[in-house]
Amino acid sequence: MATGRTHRPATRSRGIPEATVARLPLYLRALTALSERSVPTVSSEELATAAGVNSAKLRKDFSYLGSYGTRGVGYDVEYLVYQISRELGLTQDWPVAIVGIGNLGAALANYGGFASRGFRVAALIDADPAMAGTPVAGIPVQHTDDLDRIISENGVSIGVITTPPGAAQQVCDRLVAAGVTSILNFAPTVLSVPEGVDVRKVDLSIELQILAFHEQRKAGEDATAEDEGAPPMRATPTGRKGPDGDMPAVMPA
Ligand SMILES: NC(=O)c1ccc[n+]([C@@H]2O[C@H](COP(=O)([O-])OP(=O)(O)OC[C@H]3O[C@@H](n4cnc5c(N)ncnc54)[C@H](O)[C@@H]3O)[C@@H](O)[C@H]2O)c1
Repeated sequence: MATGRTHRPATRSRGIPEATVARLPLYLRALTALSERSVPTVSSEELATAAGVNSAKLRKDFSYLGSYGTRGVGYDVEYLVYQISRELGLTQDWPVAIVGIGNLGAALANYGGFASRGFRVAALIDADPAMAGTPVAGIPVQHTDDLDRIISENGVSIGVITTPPGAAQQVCDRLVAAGVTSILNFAPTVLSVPEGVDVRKVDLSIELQILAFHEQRKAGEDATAEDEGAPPMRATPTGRKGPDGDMPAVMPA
């Protein structure tokens, strides 16, 4: 559910549509799994299935990268991993600061999957003076009083907000003033940011609400089918909606 602005046009300057950009991480995840199994090449159909994307869409997406594969052979897995990583800016290290080191902030700090994808947790920041100096995931928590210095010293351009909603806008403003230009917001609030700042919002409760909607609909279909004596309609694996059609877990703010 897009509830804010990302201040980015639907098509980026290099001509790759945002919808394609949103699918690149899905391809990368599937390709990384193939690479770990030392699979050298993959067909568009196999990769599309692994990524949960329609294969025609995949071929179109890869055409924006200038990658067309080889007929009868498919795509070179290692080269595609490199191409997509480069396109997403993952061939460089991105220092990330997490602000609000409670349940969620600490869980994210402890998550090993960021570093392996090029996102290094460089700083943990919290307003609670009692937390200052306490290590979380081996990184000492620093106080918000020092936010400006922490951001600039660590060259942080991506900030993660895991504070209570009431504090999120103020934290966002301070991060932006300190030089942060991309924000991942977990707090259930809509953030206002100046031009040139990207905000993505993660809200698992919205995902659950969407699932609840589908559950309710399925229950309704079952009841109707039973009334009519017909077998209930169920989504088949091939007909299942994937990232092409469903709301992503991370969405524009
Ligand atoms: N997006 C999701 O799916 C999802 C899931 C769970 C929680 N949340 C949200 O994440 C946020 C954190 O949840 P939690 O359970 O970790 O809360 P929590 O109370 O455990 O932690 C919040 C932390 O933020 C700190 N804090 C408060 N004001 C601050 C400020 N101005 N600057 C810096 N730090 C500040 C507190 O000291 C505390 O350590 C909440 O907004 C919650 O609604 C989102």
